[in-house]
Parts: sequence; structure tokens; C-alpha cells
Amino acid sequence: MKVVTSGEMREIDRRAIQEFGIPGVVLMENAALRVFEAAKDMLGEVAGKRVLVFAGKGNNGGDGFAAARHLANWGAEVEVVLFASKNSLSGDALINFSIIINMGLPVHEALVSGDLDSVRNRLAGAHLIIDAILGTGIKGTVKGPVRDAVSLINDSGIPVLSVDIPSGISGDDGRVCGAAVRADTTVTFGLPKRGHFLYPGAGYTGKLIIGDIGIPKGVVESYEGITGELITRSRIAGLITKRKRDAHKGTFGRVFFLAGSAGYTGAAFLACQGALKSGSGLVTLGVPESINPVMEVKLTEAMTLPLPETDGGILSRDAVPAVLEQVRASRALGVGPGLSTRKDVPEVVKTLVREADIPLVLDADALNSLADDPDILKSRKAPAVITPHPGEMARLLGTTTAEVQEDRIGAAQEAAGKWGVIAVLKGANTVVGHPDGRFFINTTGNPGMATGGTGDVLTGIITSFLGQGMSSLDAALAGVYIHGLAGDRASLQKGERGLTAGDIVETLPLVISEFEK
Ligand SMILES: NC(=O)C1=CN([C@@H]2O[C@H](COP(=O)(O)OP(=O)(O)OC[C@H]3O[C@@H](n4cnc5c(N)ncnc54)[C@H](O)[C@@H]3O)[C@@H](O)[C@H]2O)[C@@H](O)CC1
Ligand SMILES: [K+]
Repeated sequence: MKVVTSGEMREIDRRAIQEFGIPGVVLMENAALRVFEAAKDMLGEVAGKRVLVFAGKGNNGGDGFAAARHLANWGAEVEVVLFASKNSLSGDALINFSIIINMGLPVHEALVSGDLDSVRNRLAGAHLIIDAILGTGIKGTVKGPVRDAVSLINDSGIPVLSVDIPSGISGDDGRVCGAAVRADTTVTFGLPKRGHFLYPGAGYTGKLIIGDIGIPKGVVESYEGITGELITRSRIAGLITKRKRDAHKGTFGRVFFLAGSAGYTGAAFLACQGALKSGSGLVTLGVPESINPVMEVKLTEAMTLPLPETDGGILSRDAVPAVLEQVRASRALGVGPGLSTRKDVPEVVKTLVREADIPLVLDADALNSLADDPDILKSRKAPAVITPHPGEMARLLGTTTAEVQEDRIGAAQEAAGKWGVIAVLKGANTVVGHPDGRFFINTTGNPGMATGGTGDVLTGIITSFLGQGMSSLDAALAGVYIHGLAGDRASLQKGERGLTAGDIVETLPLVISEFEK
């Protein structure tokens, strides 16, 4: 499913209305019905419930007026607070406003902050607030009575249903434009907007419902240039196929990890386990030789390849020939977890980036090893996936973590485009960038996964999928989706606070098997 900016959604609406001939008021009616259905779910019984609709003068407000009509028809006591003068309404919003006036619904105009005093009293005992003040047409910042209303709504303790997007959130980048409504549920129309998934907006959206408003089939398909997509379950289901009965372990691609150093054996372990539990038939771990005995004990199914080291359990440049030989026998390579960036390691990593001509995942210390010369990624002949967290991405792009977080989509697109790689920018709602400018947003996962080792597991999963023959884009998309889903499942059993990377590893097989057809 596509994810759009406010401008792209406006263009979709325009084409639906002007080029396909569906009247705007029909779209508005459908939008209002989706809002009404969500309101009904939140209220349970509608009859006798008190609902306050906070409406602006644009089409977002128009959706609110029409939803008010449906709620009143079902017996709710509905009042409307209008943040504009009645005379300023026009178009479809005016049509729906006139209907509720004809129905005799009470409307309170809030033109100055003082007008909210009476509204404050009306809130007592209300069962639901519908937030239809500002939608995708927001400009500038929220000020005056709207700003006061936002505080009133957020402090009221009454359940809030936002229409299209919480008022005050930018659909383009999830920014809070001065102040924003905190919704329990948001019903959006046609397609979700970027601001629903980008923080802080994602945190204001609550539960997101994507409502069908009858935009004619073909409007979205024929609209080239929408670069955003949501990673959906159905897309991932199409990538994971059932094993043939005559499969043998070689069928599923030997993968090779270069990971671990003294003190960081856990990272190497988790990457290998992530791959084994994601279906890799044969996993080999290359490690500095002094930690090999530890890895042999920790790992049962994976094989180890002890490699020359400099003192202190750090990989030496003398390891390169053995590593390249193992690369030739493997279908995919994962480099970085726990590797350290000391001594010869950056040189070894750079050599591999240039010379390992199999699909490659670069994580953690491998990325830090490239930070002084990331352009070396351009020289690769086989596909590469990079999996930086925001700090690692900032080092690669030569910027700050704050700047990366302010524009996560832009950062993923920039890295992917610049270096010709699949760029997986980790963090809440991971963004995957493709060199052609497309980006993909993941919504599985939970805050419990912000714990040591989960990134190593992700490297293991993506490397495993590459080894099983997926393209680098598919492996990255399936990897982040399944990784998050396993984290969600594990947190159901263990809670979020105590969740560990090992719990995610243990949950992987069952989660993946759900997808096998
Ligand atoms: N045909 C369509 O285009 C459809 C639009 N729909 C709804 O229409 C919305 C978009 O409608 P509009 O483009 O009219 O825009 P909005 O209704 O989101 O807001 C624009 C109005 O708010 C005012 N405004 C903008 N920024 C403000 C600020 N910072 N403080 C106070 N007032 C501000 C503007 O002057 C304008 O009157 C969508 O979010 C959706 O809810 C739906 O009805 C479905 C169909
Ligand atoms: K809204």
C-alpha cells in the first residue's frame, strides 16, 4: 500500500473528482461514514451518548459535520464547535454544514479564545470528541483558539477520534505544527499519510484506520511518482514460500558471517542464530581465532572458521585470503556485529566491500569502519544492504543523529541513492530506501526491541533471506517486517520491558512458518 504526502493526496482527490468525475461531496460522505463507524466502535451503543465535534472551516471540518449527522441519526446528542465564522464556509463543507443546521444541531462558534469558556463546560460528561479541525490542508502553525482547543481536548480525558490526521500534525513529515491533538484513534481516507508513521506524528495518531472512500480504481495506479510504500503483511506473504519436500540443507543457501571480537561474542552468536532460525541451511561464522573456542561452545548448529587476529581478539588483515575463500563458497555474507573498528578491521571490511561478489549485509562496526570513505560502496558489483541505526547513518552521511531523525525518509533515500544500496534505517518505524528513490515504512515492532542485540538478529535474518535467493530489496523488507513481528509476538509472552534479543530469535521460526504457503 502506498504512503503519501498531503500534496499527493490532494492530487489523488483532484484526479478522482475532475478526471474520473466522482463528486467531492460523495467522497466526503464516504469519509464521514468511515468516521461514524469508528465512532460507533468507540462508543458501543450510540443512542444517548454525548459527542462533541470540533470542526475547522475546510473539508476536514466538512467530514466532521457529515459524521455529526450520522451520529445524530443514531440517537447521539451531538454538538459542534466551529473554529471559523459560519459565513466563511464554502463548497462541500458548506453543504454538510447547512444540513446539520437544518437538522437543528447546536453549533458554537469559537473565534476568540474566550469563546471556549462555554465549550469547557460542555465537555463535562461527554463520551467522545471528534477532532475535525485541521486535516491535510494545515498551513503554518496552530495559534489562538485552535491552540487552546488542542490543550482542552488533550487535557479532557475524553476519548478522541481524529478525522484524517490529528489536527496540528503535518501529513508530510509528522511534525507538530505548534500544537497537536493526541488521538486515541485516527481514521484516514484513501491512503495513509507519511505523518501517520513518522514521529512525533506517529505518537499522536493512536490506532490508525485506513478508510475506503471510493476513490476510483486506477487513480492511484496511474499516478506515477508516489515514492512511499507501507510494508504490508500481504507483500511479505508473497515472498516466503513453502519448502519442497525433497529440500536438503544446501537448497537454502550457505551464509557466512564475519562478526565478533573479544568481549563481543554475543553479537556474532545472535546474527548466526537469527539466520538459522530464519531458514538458512548452513551457517559459518568467521571469528578471530582466540574467541573461536567460546563460539564453538555457544553455537551448536553453526560452523566456525577461526581467523588470524592481531592481539586482543581483533581480526587481522591476514584473515582476508581465508575470508574470500569462504565467500566463494557462500551465497550471502553478513559483516559487522561485534566486529570492533580497531586496528586492521576497517581495512578488512573495505577489502570485502570491494571484492566479495556475493550479496552483502553491512551492519554496526562494518558501517563505522566505512564512515571515513562510504563512497567505496559504489564500487560493489553484487548487491549490498546497509542496516544503520540513526547514529551510524549520521556518521555515514556526515551529519548529526538529530538531522537524520528529523528526516528519516530523506536520509534513507539519500544513502540508498548515493551508494546504490538498500538502506535500512533502523528505529521506531524502520525506513528502507531503494536506490531508485522509493522508500518503504515498516510498522511491526515495539519499544521493547530497543535492547542490545536486536540489530544483530536483524542482520542474521536479512543475510539468511539473501542466502535463500531473495533480492536485496525483498530480503530487507521481509527482514524488517518479520523481525518486528517476532518482537511483537515475543513481547506478548514476555512483556516489553524484559524482552531480549534471544527471545526474538526463539520466536522467529513460528512467525516465519505462518507465512509459508
Ligand atoms: N475532496 C477532497 O479533497 C476530500 C477531502 N477530505 C478531507 O479534506 C481534508 C483536506 O481539506 P482542506 O484542503 O480543505 O484542508 P483542511 O480542512 O485540512 O484545512 C484547511 C482549512 O484550515 C485552515 N487552516 C490551515 N492551516 C491552519 C492553521 N495553522 N490554523 C488554523 N487554520 C488553518 C485553512 O484556512 C483552511 O480553511 C482532508 O484532511 C480530509 O479530511 C475528505 O472529505 C475526502 C475528500
Ligand atoms: K483532524
